[in-house]
Amino acid sequence: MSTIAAIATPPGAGGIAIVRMCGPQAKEMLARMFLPFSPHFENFRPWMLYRGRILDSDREALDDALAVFMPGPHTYTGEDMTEIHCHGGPFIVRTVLENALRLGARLAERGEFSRRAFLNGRMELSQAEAVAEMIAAPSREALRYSLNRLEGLLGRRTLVLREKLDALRAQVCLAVDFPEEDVECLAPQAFALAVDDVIVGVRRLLAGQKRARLMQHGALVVLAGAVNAGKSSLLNALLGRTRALVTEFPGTTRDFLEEMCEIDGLPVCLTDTAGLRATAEPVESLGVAASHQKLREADAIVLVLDGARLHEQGAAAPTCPDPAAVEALALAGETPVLVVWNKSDICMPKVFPPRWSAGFPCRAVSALSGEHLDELARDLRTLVLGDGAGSATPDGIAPNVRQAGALNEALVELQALKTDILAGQPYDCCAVRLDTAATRLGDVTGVASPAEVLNRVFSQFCIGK
Ligand SMILES: Nc1nc2c(c(=O)[nH]1)N(C=O)[C@@H](CNc1ccc(C(=O)N[C@@H](CCC(=O)O)C(=O)O)cc1)CN2
Ligand SMILES: Nc1nc2c(ncn2[C@@H]2O[C@H](COP(=O)(O)OP(=O)(O)OP(=O)(O)O)[C@@H](O)[C@H]2O)c(=O)[nH]1
Ligand SMILES: [Mg+2]
Repeated sequence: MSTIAAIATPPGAGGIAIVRMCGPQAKEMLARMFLPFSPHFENFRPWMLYRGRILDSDREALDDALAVFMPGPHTYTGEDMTEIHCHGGPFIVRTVLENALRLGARLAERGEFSRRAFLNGRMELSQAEAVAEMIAAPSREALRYSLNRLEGLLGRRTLVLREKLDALRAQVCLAVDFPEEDVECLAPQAFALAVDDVIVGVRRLLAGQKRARLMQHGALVVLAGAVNAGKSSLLNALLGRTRALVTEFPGTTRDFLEEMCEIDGLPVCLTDTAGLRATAEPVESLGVAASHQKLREADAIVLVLDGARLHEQGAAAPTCPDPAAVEALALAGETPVLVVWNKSDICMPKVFPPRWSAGFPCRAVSALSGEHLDELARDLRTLVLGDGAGSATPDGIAPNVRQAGALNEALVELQALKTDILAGQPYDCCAVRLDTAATRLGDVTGVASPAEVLNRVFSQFCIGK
């Protein structure tokens, strides 16, 4: 087993940086480049932080630093680990790492520390993934889901479901081997009920998936509508700073523009788009095509209406008088839409919400004066999260995209299994589906995941993690 080394802290200058080593030579390597200050120092006591000099290859002092030795198997990776906490200058850190490499360490690959932790049985796959998710978490709620995964809550829940399938499998084996005692072993009705119980369990785990995804990766919210409606003004107002150009000339925004922000506690990728109108101008056409694409990708659409232009006929008309709005609604499909009547500071419609907007939530705001923007933010949160907008998943347990994929595959298999049982299919056929479902559940924790799955998971990590 090789000894690996990496810088665990981000690149660039910082107060302190950490170089970590892991493997059988980790302690030896540290000892060769660390000169303790204390005259009483004999050897590294586990988990004790020592101060000393870091020496470079010709034993010249390089830094005044702290170092620690953590003996396996009770460490993050399960192997011997050491760390040097040095001053966070890029030159110092790089030289410390180079010294470790010169002493025989190999530069760690992305996620290799966590991969070792997984391979050494210190954590299962959903826990290892949680490490990277903790680091990426953009909101308090996302962090809660990740920490619960890191602590193995999701893994344990799926394990319980897998064990139920294993128990069923044992009973099916009995039924196959001793067919004359079939009824006593496992009546089809009881079998189907037991499968149903697991189906319910899998569904419960999947319930929080959408919300967890939105909290972890942010919702794509697209501002769309006619030219000059005030989309860019609204983007600036919601961001609280001037990010997009605003002019009185229609067609100011040509390309879409994305900014991450938090709207009422929800991480959002807010997207300003080129105004929708028929145009022969080639550059503007490309911009409008990009707006169409964004409308198709959106998690939620804010349809911005130009109050100043629409107020004459706009609100009382039976059908939408704004062709850009009609176009946006056609592209929206199933995506939730919030209709925003902008420029309420100068033009409030007599009828509000407009007659034709039935079915869509509506809000009149002014991007210019800021009136009703707080309400707009709350509307948006509700729009994106749907019914459960107020509360997180009750137990804080939710799968990530990969885990949800595996759970969904298990679900499909279990539903087919239930149909087969009730249709009187022989038990040896059922056993195959049971196995497949159990394997898919096992993918959540990676019990038997092939190397390519592990490669995909760990390649998304940072170096040094
Ligand atoms: N400096 C530093 N900070 C860090 C880490 C690290 O490796 N180094 N971590 C990691 O990347 C995280 C902490 N994660 C850890 C996970 C498991 C164990 C561990 O297995 N500890 C042993 C022994 C504990 C003891 O003796 O008190 C155990 O729990 O069995 C330690 C840290 C976050 N902060
Ligand atoms: N009175 C008033 N004027 C506004 C408001 N919002 C935007 N405007 C004005 O409307 C004009 C167009 O605003 P923009 O934000 O550039 O509109 P847009 O929808 O991004 O336009 P395009 O990029 O051309 O599609 C500018 O002159 C803004 O100052 C508002 O709430 N009240
Ligand atoms: Mg604009």
